[in-house]
Amino acid sequence: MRAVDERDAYANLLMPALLRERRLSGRDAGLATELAYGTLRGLGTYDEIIAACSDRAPEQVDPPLLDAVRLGVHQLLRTRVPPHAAVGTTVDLVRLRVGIGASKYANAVLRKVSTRSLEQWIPIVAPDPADDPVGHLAVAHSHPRWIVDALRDAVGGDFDETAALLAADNERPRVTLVSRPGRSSTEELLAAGAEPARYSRYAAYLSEGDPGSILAVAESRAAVQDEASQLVALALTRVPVRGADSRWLDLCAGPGGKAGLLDALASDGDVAGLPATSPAPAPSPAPGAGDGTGGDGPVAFGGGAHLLANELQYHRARLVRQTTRRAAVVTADGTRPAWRPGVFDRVMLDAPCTGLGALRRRPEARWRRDPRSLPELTALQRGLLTSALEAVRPGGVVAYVTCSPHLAETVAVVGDVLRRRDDVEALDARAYLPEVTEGLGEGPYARLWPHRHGTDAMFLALLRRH
Ligand SMILES: C[S@@+](CC[C@H](N)C(=O)[O-])C[C@H]1O[C@@H](n2cnc3c(N)ncnc32)[C@H](O)[C@@H]1O
Repeated sequence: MRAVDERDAYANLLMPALLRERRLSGRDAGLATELAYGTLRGLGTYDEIIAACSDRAPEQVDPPLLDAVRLGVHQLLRTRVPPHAAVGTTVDLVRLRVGIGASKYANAVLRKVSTRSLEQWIPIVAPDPADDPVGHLAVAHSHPRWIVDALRDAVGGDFDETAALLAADNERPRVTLVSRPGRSSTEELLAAGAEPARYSRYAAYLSEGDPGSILAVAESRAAVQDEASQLVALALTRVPVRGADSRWLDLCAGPGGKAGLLDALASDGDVAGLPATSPAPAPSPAPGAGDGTGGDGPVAFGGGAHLLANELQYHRARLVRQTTRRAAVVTADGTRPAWRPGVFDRVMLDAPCTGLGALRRRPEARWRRDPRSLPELTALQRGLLTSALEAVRPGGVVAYVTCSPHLAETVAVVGDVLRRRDDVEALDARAYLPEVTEGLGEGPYARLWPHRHGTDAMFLALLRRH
């Protein structure tokens, strides 16, 4: 927590290294992770409670002391750690790391906090929902107000659904694995102790243990990957395209999650195939669309394509090299293409975004994101989408994906770019996710959600160039 505060460390990158250094594993590692991540996620709520139990505002408290008290509050209000242990260990920690005077302050604050449950504190410290519903949700679910606003807009304005989404952001996400087609199989992951997944035929859930101890993961034949990321990559490969289908591009590939799956699908094909039933909304028929049936419905790709994976940053491009086997990996600015226009049959644009759909995965991210970065980001997203549409050949398809549901980064970007051209059609993306039978939205775009699907929030537009 100090590293996150002092040097902008990413908790999810730092924690595994710290656990190794301190030789913590199994349940101890699980507890340490839960304490750090849970405290970082919850500190918006905790600081209001600390303010109510202290004669000093949190901003006036020495940061190491404040972090320790937050850790104590988290244990008291959200874990089953007995209150005397939560207070005692926190006070000891403060005495050791900050000083005796500070430990007295920690003791006094935590004793007051421990007099009520979290449910009892919320009405005391959060604004009245009748006067300020957004402010209430922000404090009750520990999110900055601008994110509550953005997420509320993204779910269509409903406060109950916004609350469910915010609550899902505070849950620990389960570990989801992907078996890369032709390299491993879900059977192999299940035999290693994982459980069958809800949607993706390449996914399996790992409820406990270190994913790295699974042989297929250690050998990069499988990997950790959220199910939504798997599904959007699969959806792109399922749109029938007329004629040749051998050149695929991943425009923003680093660190290589989707590229790893696309590379395997490109070469070996969608070996698991489509689910038997296809209850998703029927796409409009397009005669001669090239799937052999004369329709435009989802098809399982047969293999034999080749992926070009592009990434702006060299060190991230190197990571893409580790997740792919056959793909060519290049380092280039996607808005200044290093390839000829109109040559690709399928293009994945997983655009740089605010990441508001993956907040549960990056505990401190919600406090670091700045809404002032949006205009710059959305301009880049527009530029990259224009570039993706230039890169695809007529008849080919582009997937525009963000792990953010923010309207400015999703419908507004796609809408703006489409308004300027008459050669691009938005397909009903839901039709290419037949395994997800509900909750994808009104179309033509598809949206996955933590509170509905148990995945990261992900936006998918499938765009056919004519
Ligand atoms: C959302 S991430 C992609 C995640 C990746 N598809 C995956 O599944 O692992 C966006 C990536 O775009 C890269 N990027 C940012 N600006 C870019 C540009 N102008 N051209 C190409 N890549 C860019 C970032 O460095 C980042 O790695």
